[in-house]
Amino acid sequence: MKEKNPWHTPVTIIITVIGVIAIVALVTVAVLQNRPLLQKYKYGIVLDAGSSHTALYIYEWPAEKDNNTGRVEQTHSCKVKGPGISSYAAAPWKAGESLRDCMREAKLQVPKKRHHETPLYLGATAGMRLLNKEDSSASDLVFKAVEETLQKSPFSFQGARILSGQEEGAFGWVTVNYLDDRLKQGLETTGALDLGGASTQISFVSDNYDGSESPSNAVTFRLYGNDYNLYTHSFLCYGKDQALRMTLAQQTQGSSSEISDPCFHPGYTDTRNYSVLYDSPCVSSRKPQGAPATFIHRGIGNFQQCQAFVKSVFNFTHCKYSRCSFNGVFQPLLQGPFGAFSAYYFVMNFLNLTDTSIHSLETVKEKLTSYCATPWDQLRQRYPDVKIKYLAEYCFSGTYILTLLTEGYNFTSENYSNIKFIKKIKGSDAGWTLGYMLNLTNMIPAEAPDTPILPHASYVSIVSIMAIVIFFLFILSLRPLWPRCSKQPQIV
Ligand SMILES: Nc1ccn([C@@H]2O[C@H](COP(=O)(O)OP(=O)(O)O)[C@@H](O)[C@H]2O)c(=O)n1
Ligand SMILES: [Ca+2]
Repeated sequence: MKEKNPWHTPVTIIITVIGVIAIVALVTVAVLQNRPLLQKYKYGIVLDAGSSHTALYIYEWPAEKDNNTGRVEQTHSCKVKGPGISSYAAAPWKAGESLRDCMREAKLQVPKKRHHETPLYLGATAGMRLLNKEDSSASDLVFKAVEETLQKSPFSFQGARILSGQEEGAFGWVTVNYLDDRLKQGLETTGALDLGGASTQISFVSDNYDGSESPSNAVTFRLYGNDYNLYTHSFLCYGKDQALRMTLAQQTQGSSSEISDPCFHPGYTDTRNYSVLYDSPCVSSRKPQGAPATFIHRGIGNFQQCQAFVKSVFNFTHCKYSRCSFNGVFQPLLQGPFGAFSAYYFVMNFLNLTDTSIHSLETVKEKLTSYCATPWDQLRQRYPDVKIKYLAEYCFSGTYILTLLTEGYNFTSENYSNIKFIKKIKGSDAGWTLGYMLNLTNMIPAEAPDTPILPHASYVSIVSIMAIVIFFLFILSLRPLWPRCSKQPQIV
């Protein structure tokens, strides 16, 4: 007679099958219940109405996880054709009109069923700050025109306004640190350097700054359970386009009909209009009396002389604080790494100087010396596709950036390599827009979100192992019911 296998009794077979099915079902449920639902996204749109141009950015994030950091990404951007909205002061309706193409693009980019719940913001920066200063009713009319266009869109328009310099600086800092995942992890933060056409911002956290000295430069944040005392300052008129005006104003004080400008290339000449040059609050008070209508702007390409003119637009004479950058503005000791974006990037990228680990401050000076001295016709041939206005100004812009960083903000040969010239971080543009939207949509919580004690994978493993152990203990507990197997020798 064959020995009977105790596992082959109907009771144990049924129990085993039920047990196996139960374990498989348990593990499947554990794995599936945490799988993200069919990804649904939410969207937000921000228009950056800068002094030189307007850009539209579309952001996207998973609908279920609004509060998780590092999840909001830029999915699309659109550059508005034409100049910045502040240039439409004489024909405000054109400012509204100019946004139409990008708004049409946005309608195609955001799924239709999300249109009505997608917030839409417009933030204007230094160009509108200057227009508002110069002619506030013209600035109001420009806003009215853009608001009319944006209200007609299917999105949830949340308003158009001028950002303060502080907001512009602080939100640029939030963007950089959010995209780098530094806020949620409580890591050392990166400072933000933003160079626009009409203003420039510097923002960083310094151990030596708690906001008590010069409180107007302080912005405090509580983000993910960490407190930050941010130092920030925006210098109106120190964007690169207004700084160029100020440097040219410096050279045209004699109201001459011709200037030889070391910041432009040898062989470059252009006729400029005095009234156009001085048509900005950054220089208007200095317009020389009895100047002719135009002057000839001739380049002589000399970096050192150019830097001397650039330096003269900074004022270093008075400082009522423990330390200052320039124009009597307080600035604590520089600290940590910095990300420099917008025009910092465009200019340094053109000059092939973005990698500060290879290009020291000394190399930058050498490069600018030879670049500024390059004859204009040679450059035109070398860069036939670069817009003439941009090409003509890179010598000035490079010299201005170097001077602003070293003389203005006190970067030295030692800490210059702490600066990284960046355009994008993980696919999203560096700039104030993302930080602005995160703030207005309350997407960065003040306190750290509760995280599960165990990661999901460990949770599934432990539940599975426990289930198997319990199942076998159960089978063992049924031992008394097992049929006895005969140990006696079989007698035939
Ligand atoms: N491809 C580009 C785009 C912009 N830019 C410059 O970047 C600056 C952008 O300033 P902006 O329009 O944001 O002006 P703000 O309102 O920020 O002062 C302007 O000086 C542009 O000329 C550039 O150099 N290259
Ligand atoms: Ca800007």
